[in-house]
Amino acid sequence: MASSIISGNEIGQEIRKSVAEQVVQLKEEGITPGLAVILVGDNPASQTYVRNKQKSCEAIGIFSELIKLPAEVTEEELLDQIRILNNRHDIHGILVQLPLPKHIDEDNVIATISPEKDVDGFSPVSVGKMMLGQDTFLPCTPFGVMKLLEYSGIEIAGKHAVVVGRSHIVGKPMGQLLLQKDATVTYTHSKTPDLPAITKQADILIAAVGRANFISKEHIKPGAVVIDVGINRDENNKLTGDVNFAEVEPIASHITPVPGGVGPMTITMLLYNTVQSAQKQLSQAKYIQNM
Ligand SMILES: Nc1nc(=O)c2c([nH]1)NC[C@@H]1CN(c3ccc(C(=O)N[C@@H](CCC(=O)O)C(=O)O)cc3)C=[N+]21
Repeated sequence: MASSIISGNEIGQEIRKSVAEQVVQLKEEGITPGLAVILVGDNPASQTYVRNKQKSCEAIGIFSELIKLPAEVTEEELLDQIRILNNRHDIHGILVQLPLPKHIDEDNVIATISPEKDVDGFSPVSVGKMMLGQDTFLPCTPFGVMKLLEYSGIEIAGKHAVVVGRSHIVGKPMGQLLLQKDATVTYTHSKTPDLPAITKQADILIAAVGRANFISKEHIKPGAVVIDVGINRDENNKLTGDVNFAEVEPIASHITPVPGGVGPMTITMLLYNTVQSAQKQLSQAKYIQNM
């Protein structure tokens, strides 16, 4: 069974087109969506990601501002920067690039971002609302995976989805979003005994482990949909996913590549959330005007 390759580049482009149209409309109403990205220290991988995000913003007319802070910045100084951005009317989204240096408490930082501007969907308020199925910013990577499934016409209701990995950013919210679409969800992780016995039952397998080529053909039921969230760099700085693509591709029904799969969707949904945030601000302003 030759599988169909799900292109995050193509689906991402299609979504970005409609987001770009929304940006044009907002500008006609006098609002330019704005995203602030805070980068602490000079981790080369983080710098690349941040540059990617900024280029993607520019390409569709979103204003983006990069705030670079030295690795030695104190937590209180970082929190002050976030508070300033919380109060700025030209900034609709705030993203603090993770990971942060060890002396800074990530939980404190994330909780300081105003939920109205939390376009990463990482704050406790956003996570709580997501769990309850309420209107909120959804975390970009799992949100992007849901869009990949939707645009590829993959049915979710009644399917067995197995999530490998339980991070706050990917695994946990991924399972929740699939559950909301009526999948039967199983979470697995590093302490799960006999992982292949469980992943072999998956109609939809989400690999979010963080180990290159960890998922091989003995983990896969023939005909499964395989979504690779992994972004691992080998010694030559080459990007590889969590799935052994060459082995798994022939037996899966659909599979995402790395690069060109989930990664571009993460950025797409960040743009989407930022524009949503600007739209919400505009409709609130109109509401107040009409009071
Ligand atoms: N607050 C915060 N929010 C994030 O969303 C966040 C973060 N911190 N820290 C780091 C991770 C990682 N991440 C990626 C986004 C896009 C690609 C991406 O576009 N990847 C391309 C390839 C890029 C390349 O070649 O390097 C692809 O897979 O095709 C990858 C990784 C967002 N993250």
